[in-house]
Amino acid sequence: MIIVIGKSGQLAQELAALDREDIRCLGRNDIDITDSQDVANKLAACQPTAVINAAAYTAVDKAQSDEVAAYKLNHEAVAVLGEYCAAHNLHLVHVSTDYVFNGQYHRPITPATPRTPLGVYGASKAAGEAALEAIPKLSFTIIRTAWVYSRFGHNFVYTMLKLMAQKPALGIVADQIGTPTCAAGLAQAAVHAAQHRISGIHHWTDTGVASWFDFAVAIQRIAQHKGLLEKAIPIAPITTEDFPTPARRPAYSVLCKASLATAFADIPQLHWETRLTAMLSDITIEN
Ligand SMILES: NC(=O)C1=CN([C@@H]2O[C@H](COP(=O)(O)OP(=O)(O)OC[C@H]3O[C@@H](n4cnc5c(N)ncnc54)[C@H](OP(=O)(O)O)[C@@H]3O)[C@@H](O)[C@H]2O)C=CC1
Ligand SMILES: Cc1cn([C@H]2C[C@H](O)[C@@H](COP(=O)(O)OP(=O)(O)O[C@H]3O[C@@H](C)C(=O)[C@@H](O)[C@H]3O)O2)c(=O)[nH]c1=O
Repeated sequence: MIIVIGKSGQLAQELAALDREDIRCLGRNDIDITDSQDVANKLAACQPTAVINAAAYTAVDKAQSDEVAAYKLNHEAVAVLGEYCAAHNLHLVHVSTDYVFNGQYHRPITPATPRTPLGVYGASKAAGEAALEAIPKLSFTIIRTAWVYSRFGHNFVYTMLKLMAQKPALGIVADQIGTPTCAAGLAQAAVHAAQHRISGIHHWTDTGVASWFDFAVAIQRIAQHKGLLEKAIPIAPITTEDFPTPARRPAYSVLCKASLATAFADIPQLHWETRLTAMLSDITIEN
């Protein structure tokens, strides 16, 4: 049995949608991962072989003024899960982010690159990674991913579809570069890591590179083609300075996926636009 921590999130719902008998998702009403006694009680009752942590504080801007809550979930709770898994020889798959890096790179970032977060969300996720690395005898995979969207939950794709239906025009930052990643593929990678007890830090994103502007343009083009949008609106490429946000975001956070060729060879790696097309084929928009 693989226990997934998180239930209503994008990744957790994609894991549930795999419809496997050996996966069970626990939401915050089922388990309090900030409480080591509750973790011990609830996980002992499930007798898992592995745990996938799909829960996180993911509100990047809100985290800037909600630091305690971000660290509680992204750092302290991760350490609690790690300690329990180490004590019971369970493999822990933990998911982390490209926002642990400051974006000052010019080529895909390798897993061993030192963590240099810019904001509270990235720093709290970096602290969670470091906590796992410090636990003796813990069998763990850290899967760093980026720019995640899914047919489930809240994400950039749904935000864009909503704005494109409501606004006469949009400006989207074109100087932040990364890789959009569908949670459906990430879910497959997480299960693979859990089953095979893949060790260390690995980078999983879909393939290819885009700016948020490129991503938005593709969303509009494909969504209009699929009949999800009635008309196309003008989308202008803007700079980070043109769109001020509480949290700074990395300018370049393309992740190097070289380690996937051996550790995750069985899991299909698809271009982000292929995955986006599949996701947009799978959804309907309610007006
Ligand atoms: N979204 C993105 O763009 C990216 C995400 N990631 C990482 O991927 C992982 C999955 O992200 P994603 O699926 O998008 O996350 P979501 O924001 O969609 O979901 C977050 C999950 O965290 C759980 N959660 C939130 N607060 C609490 C709490 N106080 N106690 C317990 N559980 C809580 C929710 O649980 P519940 O079901 O109980 O409501 C929910 O399932 C995270 O580790 C994230 O950092 C990495 C890169 C990009
Ligand atoms: C809505 C909007 C956003 N933007 C910009 C702001 C920002 O630079 C970029 C993306 O905005 P978002 O706030 O949706 O994305 P953000 O929350 O920064 O996404 C991140 O989430 C966390 C959880 C991660 O781990 C990261 O990998 C990444 O996916 O788009 C515009 O330029 N115009 C707009 O109209």
